Amino acid sequence: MFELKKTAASTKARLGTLTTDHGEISTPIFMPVGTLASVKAVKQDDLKEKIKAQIILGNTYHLYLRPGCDIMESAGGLHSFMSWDRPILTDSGGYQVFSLSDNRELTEEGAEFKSHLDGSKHMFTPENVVDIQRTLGSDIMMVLDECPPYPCSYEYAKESMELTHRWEKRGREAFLNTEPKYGHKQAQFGIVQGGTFEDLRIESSKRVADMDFEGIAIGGLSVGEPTDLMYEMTDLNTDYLPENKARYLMGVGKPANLLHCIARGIDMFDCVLPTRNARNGQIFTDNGYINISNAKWKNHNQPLDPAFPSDLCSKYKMSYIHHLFRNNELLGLELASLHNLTFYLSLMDEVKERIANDTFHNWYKEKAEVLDTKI
Ligand SMILES: Nc1nc2c(CCNCC3CCCC3)c3[nH]c(NCCc4ccccc4)nc3cc2c(=O)[nH]1
Repeated sequence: MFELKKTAASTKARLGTLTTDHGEISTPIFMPVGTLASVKAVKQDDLKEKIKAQIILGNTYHLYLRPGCDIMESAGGLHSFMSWDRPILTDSGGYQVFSLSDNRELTEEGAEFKSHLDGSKHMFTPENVVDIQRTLGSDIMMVLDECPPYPCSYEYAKESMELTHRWEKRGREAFLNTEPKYGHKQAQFGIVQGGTFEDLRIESSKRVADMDFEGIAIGGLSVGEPTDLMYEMTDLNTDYLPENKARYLMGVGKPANLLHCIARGIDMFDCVLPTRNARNGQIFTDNGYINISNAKWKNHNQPLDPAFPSDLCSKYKMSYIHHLFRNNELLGLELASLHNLTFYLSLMDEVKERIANDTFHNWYKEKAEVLDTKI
């Protein structure tokens, strides 16, 4: 599944390759989020040709509720349903139950919840989320886990982590006792929890590493904790995770966060930031980020960065993009979403080059500072 190609000289940054039946993924990688089987405002062809996305994310919680498993199955799974023939990773839905459904209950059996769409009652269990993801046909599926809130007490974090570990055992059993439905192999990633408590994080890393998943995700972070604490927990977790398994830091993050977490041994990231923030005008550039709706761009009759390979940057004046956003024109959303994802993926390309030629360690901290600057 994962082959480690190189570990950098003076950081824990790595180059690797994930192999799936829908193609190879070179890491470090950022994975665009396509919650409802669509990366919002971006066409599949542009994802492939312009952004060169190697893998995208789908969402078990949403797709299970609508259009539902029957339609997904009759469509031949998510790849066929959305005409995307490259890798797809789906989250298990546990996190979404807690972030979307305002009426849910955790039991040993699983997570009971009411649909945020029509209030109907449902339950995710470690076993049925495997079945749902078999039906979706994702190349990489996640186990059902609980992502504790931040802050939370040590006791809560410990209880929650132990429940997640019990669920992961059940989930792994269910995975090993079932087969793919559409002929292509599927992998299952475990998830490390433990809140922001060092001893729990170490214990969870060891427990999940022993369950022999195809890859390991670090969960429970990017939930409101201070950035330094997120970096500290990430650094700690990767010290206890096996080198030969891919590490996926869930829900991260800003461009600066990606650089710092790559230096701490992370291979895979996902975040709604580039697409969600694009829709309200936040544009990421090599020299920091701007908000194109800001009045200062109203008659700025220059392109943002003619050298950057996105239409937003090279083809249009900033005054025009500003105008599109001021009038809520759909073209603005499309251009900004496509640009931000192009930016994230090209940042990952530069990271790979620099890990390969050993210039990553002298570059990433300063670069992260610049990327975090509002222009
Ligand atoms: N199973 C699981 N998923 C988590 C997720 C969801 C990751 N994206 C899933 C995709 C699948 C489809 C949808 C998303 C997380 N996302 C975040 N932070 C996002 C914070 C954020 C929110 C909004 C904007 C920017 C940052 N922390 C997360 C922790 C966990 C976790 O422990 N377990």
